[in-house]
Amino acid sequence: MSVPAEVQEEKDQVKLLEPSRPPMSRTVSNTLNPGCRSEILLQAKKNTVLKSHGRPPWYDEDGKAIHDAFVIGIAGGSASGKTHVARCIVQALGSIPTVVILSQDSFYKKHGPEDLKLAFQNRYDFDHPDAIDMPLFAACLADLKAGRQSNIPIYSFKDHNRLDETKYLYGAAIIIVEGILALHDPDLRDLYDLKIFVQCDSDLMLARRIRRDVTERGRSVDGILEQYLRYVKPAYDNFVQPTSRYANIIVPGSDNTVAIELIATHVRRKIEDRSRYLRQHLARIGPMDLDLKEPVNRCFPNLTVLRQTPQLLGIFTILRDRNARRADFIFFTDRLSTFLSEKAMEFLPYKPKRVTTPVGSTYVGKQLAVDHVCGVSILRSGGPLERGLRRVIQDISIGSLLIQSEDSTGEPLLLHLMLPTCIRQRHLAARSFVFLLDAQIGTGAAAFMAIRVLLDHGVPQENIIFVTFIVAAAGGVRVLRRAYPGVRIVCGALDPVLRESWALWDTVALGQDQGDSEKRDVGTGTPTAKTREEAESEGRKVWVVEPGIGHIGECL
Ligand SMILES: Nc1ncnc2c1ncn2[C@@H]1O[C@H](COP(=O)(O)OP(=O)(O)O)[C@@H](O)[C@H]1O
Ligand SMILES: Nc1ccn([C@@H]2O[C@H](COP(=O)(O)O)[C@@H](O)[C@H]2O)c(=O)n1
Repeated sequence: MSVPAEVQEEKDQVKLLEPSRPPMSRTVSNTLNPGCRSEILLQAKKNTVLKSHGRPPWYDEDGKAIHDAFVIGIAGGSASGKTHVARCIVQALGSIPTVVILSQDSFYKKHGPEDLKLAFQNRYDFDHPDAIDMPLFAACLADLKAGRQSNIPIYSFKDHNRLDETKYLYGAAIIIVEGILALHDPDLRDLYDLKIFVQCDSDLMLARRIRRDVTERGRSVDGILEQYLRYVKPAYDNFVQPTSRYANIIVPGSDNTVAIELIATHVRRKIEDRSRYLRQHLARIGPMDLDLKEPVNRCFPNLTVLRQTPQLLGIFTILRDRNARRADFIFFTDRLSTFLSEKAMEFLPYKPKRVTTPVGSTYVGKQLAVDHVCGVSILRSGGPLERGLRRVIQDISIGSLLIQSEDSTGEPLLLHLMLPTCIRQRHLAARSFVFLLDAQIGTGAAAFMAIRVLLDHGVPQENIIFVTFIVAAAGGVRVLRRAYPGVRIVCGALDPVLRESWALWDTVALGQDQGDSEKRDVGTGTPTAKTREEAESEGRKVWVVEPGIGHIGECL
């Protein structure tokens, strides 16, 4: 699917795609530069993850990240058109993986009262390299390039200062860095895969700056000119222009459509080469290529299956019954999710605690010894497990990941991500325990991706407890074990079979096939009237766990 890049503004979430919604971008013709006929996205802002068709796997079969993000550095004078070039590149890329435009402005140093006073009098030099916190800039970029999250500062031009809050960024496959001094610092330069300098006429830059600073940055014309003559122009000559020698490409500050097209073609080719390589890697493993000789619970010491008591078997009998009443199904998934959460709690660390009882004696018991604990639900089928977790840990914060398989390749795609604060902040993530919730582990592809996301954020493997109703013993759980031996899995039952099947498109949702429940249920085992060829041509591949339980979503 081709969706134009579009900015997401949600504070606490990174939305990679809204699959069912048409693109909302408003576009405007570029009247200032008729040479650049591409339309720019009005909503495109800096320092936000841009919308895409979803993020395909960025790791190999061992769970190791295969590629860093592709980083483009764009330098040039103030108002030369750096941001414009960055946006045009995003636009020209068309259907792209996730992209972020990271601005140098975010990394202006935090100012004290003295500096602020000077800034408001236009007597603070914002164009000198010392005004930028280069080590922080390079550290944030290095994190993003390596696929880790970063919380970058937010800068206000009106206040001349950093705001207290930060912006959480994660998951960009392409990062475009822009700033007057983007090519100045050697540590930054080392991180770029492509370096661009936007060369623009000084008069044009000044004219653009006056107009922009008056309308967008709350400045007066006199103030702008004073600042320009005192700092901006000298700094351009001394620090900015000289960095053009590091650039791989010099792009004109106007009439730059051709240059942008050439850059976009280059980047597209690089990204395509990478995804081909990745697919070849991942194609080497599939659920059917696994060594099934050894029983899974013997080869997976971290897999805990609930004791198969008559009570538990009774619950499963209801959940496995295709004629189960909806109300019973909900009630018993709820009970099962509570059992599973109780079991999972046993794997958290506890420390001794001494209390005095009502009759005055001393009791040495236990208390939880964790700094942070949270849940992350793999949407949508992890939802039923949330209730059990909330019952066991009051007020637990539960985030979500939306992972769906791409129809044409069957590859999982990360579409949406909303993680609790303790995971978004790296220093907290390292001390957090996470209950990862999904209804079943079939091929393990969604679990694999979700675990990778948590590891990218710095959650240690040993602190991840995957809680699920059923695990396909013949499925991808073995791949999980090989890639992430430290992750613990707690499940209600091991089901022996994992079978390939074909699910039809959402014909019912489209209103074309009302009442045809057989076709709808292919993914969960109900027979279909379609032949395999028909289903293949109209539907998408799914993996069915057998004997399985009721409607817990299709398995990935
Ligand atoms: N190629 C271009 N054609 C027409 N206008 C442009 C072009 N590049 C930039 N501008 C305009 O100049 C102003 C400053 O551009 P911007 O990209 O924000 O500069 P920078 O990021 O280098 O400070 C904006 O109003 C933008 O629309
Ligand atoms: N408080 C500030 C901070 C920076 N500036 C000016 O911004 C220019 C860089 O931003 P561009 O988008 O133009 O690249 C730089 O020249 C600073 O003078 C400012 O005016 N106030």
